[in-house]
Amino acid sequence: MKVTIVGAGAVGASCAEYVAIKNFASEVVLIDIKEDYAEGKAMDLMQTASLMGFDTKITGSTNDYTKTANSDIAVITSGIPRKPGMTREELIGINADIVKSVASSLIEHSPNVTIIVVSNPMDTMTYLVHKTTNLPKNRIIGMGGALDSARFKYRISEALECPASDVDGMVIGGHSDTGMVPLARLATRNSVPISAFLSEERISQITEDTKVGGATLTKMLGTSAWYAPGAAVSSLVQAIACDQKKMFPCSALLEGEYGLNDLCIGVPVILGKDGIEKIVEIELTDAEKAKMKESSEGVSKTNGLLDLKK
Ligand SMILES: NC(=O)C1=CN([C@@H]2O[C@H](COP(=O)(O)OP(=O)(O)OC[C@H]3O[C@@H](n4cnc5c(N)ncnc54)[C@H](O)[C@@H]3O)[C@@H](O)[C@H]2O)C=CC1
Ligand SMILES: O=C([O-])CC(=O)C(=O)O
Repeated sequence: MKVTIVGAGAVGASCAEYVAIKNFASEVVLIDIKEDYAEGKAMDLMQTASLMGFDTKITGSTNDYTKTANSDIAVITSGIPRKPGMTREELIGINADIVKSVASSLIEHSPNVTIIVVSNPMDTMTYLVHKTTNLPKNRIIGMGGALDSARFKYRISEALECPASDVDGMVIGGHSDTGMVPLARLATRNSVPISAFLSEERISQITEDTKVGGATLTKMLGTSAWYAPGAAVSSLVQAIACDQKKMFPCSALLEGEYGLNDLCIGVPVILGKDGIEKIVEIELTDAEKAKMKESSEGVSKTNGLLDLKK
């Protein structure tokens, strides 16, 4: 199982580290445009192998896509992250060109690859990869909901003063400060709805904190987060590589599901060896449907800024 990660920056390297530590991939190739950067990150990570006990071989390359040939899975984290005060949508101008050219180089050398898009604005970058390549739609997946759901569970566990592993919950919708739809109604602690333990006000606070999870960390760190993003991507990579048939909210191209068309947005999907093997349609309340519609309008507006004729 060969995994390529484009962008050896904070998220790319964190993802490489978690993939290696989980020890399911034979090879991880890191690629970056900065001279020697990916090679350096790969060497540093390989020097943890004997300490952490993994056998995955990590190599780095400065923009040489022949090194990525025949990758099974590729992760795109190349591009710029936001700074405090910015929205993810503001990154579109620089990141769209980078994501488009990276996707094309990846597919040239790995025609059967499954691509996981991470660069922001992620739903729009995922849509861009759909529109500018001819990979089948199940092989293009946007990562956002897995991270947002992990943050949602963290906030719930904080409120309940319990381990996050006691908590289940999911965030669907666009991966943006205003577009996320945390499904508080369905969140549980060991199958018990969180409303049995928490007031409506506290749940609403959790929902708001979850939506601005990325912005909160960007303000604290001066750039956006990388540990949870890297871990979330590594979970998607593992689900595909190990054919786990696990359900994650991912940005998927919708063709009528949830009443939406011609956009990528976070919905529950089953991930296995064929990428997105199924889009799971769950029954939403009218209020949740309205939030999902509003979120989709935001994503479509950002998609409208793409120049797809270039
Ligand atoms: N979808 C999500 O949930 C998340 C998305 N992100 C996004 O991921 C992206 C990366 O974030 P970080 O790793 O923190 O940024 P970073 O700046 O640490 O790393 C980005 C790397 O991409 C490289 N790069 C730029 N153009 C390239 C090209 N054409 N080919 C190969 N490499 C190229 C840069 O040299 C840099 O090393 C950002 O757009 C950020 O907003 C970050 C966290 C979560
Ligand atoms: O907040 C950002 O810009 C990066 C990101 O998508 C996240 O951490 O959720």
